[in-house]
Amino acid sequence: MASLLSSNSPALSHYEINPSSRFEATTLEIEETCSAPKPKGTKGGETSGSWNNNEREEMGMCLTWKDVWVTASVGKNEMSKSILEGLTGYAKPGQLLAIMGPSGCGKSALLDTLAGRLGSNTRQTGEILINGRKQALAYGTSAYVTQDDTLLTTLTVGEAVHYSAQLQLPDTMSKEEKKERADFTIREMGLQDAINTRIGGWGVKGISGGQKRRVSICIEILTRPGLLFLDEPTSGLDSAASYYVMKRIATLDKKDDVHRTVIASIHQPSSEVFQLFDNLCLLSSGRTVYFGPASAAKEFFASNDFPCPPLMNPSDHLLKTINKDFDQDTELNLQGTETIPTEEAIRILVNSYKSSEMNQEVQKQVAILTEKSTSSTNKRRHAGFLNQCFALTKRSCVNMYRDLGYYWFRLAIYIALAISLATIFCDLGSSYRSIQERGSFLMFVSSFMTFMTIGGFPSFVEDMKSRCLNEKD
Ligand SMILES: Nc1ncnc2c1ncn2[C@@H]1O[C@H](COP(=O)(O)OP(=O)(O)OP(=O)(O)O)[C@@H](O)[C@H]1O
Repeated sequence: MASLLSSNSPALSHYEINPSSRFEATTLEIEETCSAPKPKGTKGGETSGSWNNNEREEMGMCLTWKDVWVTASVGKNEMSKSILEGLTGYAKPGQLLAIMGPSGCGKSALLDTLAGRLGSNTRQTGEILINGRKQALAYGTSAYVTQDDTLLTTLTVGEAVHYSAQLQLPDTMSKEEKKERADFTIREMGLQDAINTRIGGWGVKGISGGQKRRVSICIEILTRPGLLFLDEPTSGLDSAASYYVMKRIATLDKKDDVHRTVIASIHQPSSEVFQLFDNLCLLSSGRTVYFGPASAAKEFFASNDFPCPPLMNPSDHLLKTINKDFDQDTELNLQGTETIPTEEAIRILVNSYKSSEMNQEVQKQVAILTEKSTSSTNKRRHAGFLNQCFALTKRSCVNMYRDLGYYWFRLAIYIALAISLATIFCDLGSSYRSIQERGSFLMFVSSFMTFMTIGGFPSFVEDMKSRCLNEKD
C-alpha cells in the first residue's frame, strides 16, 4: 500500500480559485503534513485519553492512489466484472474524505482496495502509496470499521471496549491507563449512559443498532490509528447521532493535536454532516464523478447544468442526480425544461470531471506526493501473548457464564444425565459382567461429553469472526 497526500482543494478556475496560488500553498502543505506532524502543543501526562510520543510520531499518514482498477471474477465461467475503473485520489492527514455514491457504486470496494482487504476473486491494478511508499499497513497504524458489527452479544458496552483495550494496547501501558483510554473513548462516542448495558443480539434485547455501530467505532479507534477507514459509520443512526458521531470522528485528531487520516463511505449525510467533509469522492458504477473539496461539489454540478434546487440538501441532490437504479421512474430537469436520462447525466459529469482542471490538479498532486516519500510506518505493539491469553480466557468465561444456552442449559443437562446414569448403573456389583458395564458407562459418558462440546461452537465462531476482521486490519 502506499500513501499520498494533497491539498484539500484542487484549483478550479470556474470556482474562482487562482490555480497557481492554490498550487503553491498545496506544495508547502505537503511538506508539512507528509512528514510526521509535530504536535502543536504538548500535553502533560500521557493518559489514556491523550497520545503518547510513539503514537504522535506515527501520525500523519498520506494515502494516494493512482489509476486504480479492480475487477472480480464472477459466476461459474469466472466472467470478469469491472468494479472500479481508473480511480485516482488522495487522503491527507487531519482531513476527512467522504466516499459517496448510489448503492453498489463501489464505495466499499474502494475502501477495501485502499485498506488491502480485497477478496481473493478480485484483481487490482494501479498504484496505492502510503507516505509515498508502497508498503503494507502495519499493525495498529490503521483501523477499519466494517459495515457489519461483530460484537460479543453477552458483554456490556464497557466490557467489550475494556477487553478490547486489554488485547490491543501494548504492555507498556498500565491496566489503569488502558481502562482510562477505554473510558475516554466510550465518552467520545457518547456511550457513557449505555456503558453497563449488554450489547444483546438474537433473542436478547440490548443496545440499539446505532449504539452497536458506535461500539464498533470505539473498539477500532482505541489504538489511535493514523489511518481510519469507516464503512457506513452512520448507518442505523438518527440524524443527530450521525452528526455527533461524524463530528467526533472529524475532530478527534484536532482535539489531540494529531493528524489522523479518515476515509469514510457514507450513504446519506445530512447537510450538517456534509459540511464536516473536507474532500468528497463521488462515484458512479466504479467511475469518478467528482473528487475535490466537498464544499465545491455543488458548484461543479451547477456548472454542468445540474443546479441544486434551493433549500435542498446538497448530498441528496448529488446522489439523486447520479442514481440510475430507478431510471425508468426518474428524469432529471435540465435547465428547467428539458429532461435527460440519468445515464446521460452521469456520462456528462464523468467526462466533465475528466477534462476539468480539478482532475488535472488531483493528478499533479498525486505525482508530487508520490515523489515525496517519508519514513515507513512502524508496527505498533499489541498486548503480550500472556496478557492476551488472560484477557481472552476471562472474556470467554464471562461470555459462557452469561450465555444461557452455552453454560446453564448444558449444566442442567449434565445434572439430569448424571442422575439418570446413577439410577441405571447403581449397584453394579463386582462380577465379571460388571466390568463390561463399567466400560459401557465410561464410553457413554466420554462420548456424550465430547458430543456436547459442539455447544461451544457458535461462541467460537463469533470469536473467530471478530478476530478475522481485526486481523484484516
Ligand atoms: N469480491 C467481489 N466479487 C464480485 N463482485 C463484487 C465483489 N466486491 C464487490 N463486488 C460488486 O461490486 C459492486 C460494488 O460493490 P460495493 O460493495 O463496493 O458497493 P457499495 O457502493 O459499497 O454499495 P452499498 O452502498 O450498497 O454498500 C457491487 O455490484 C458488488 O456486487
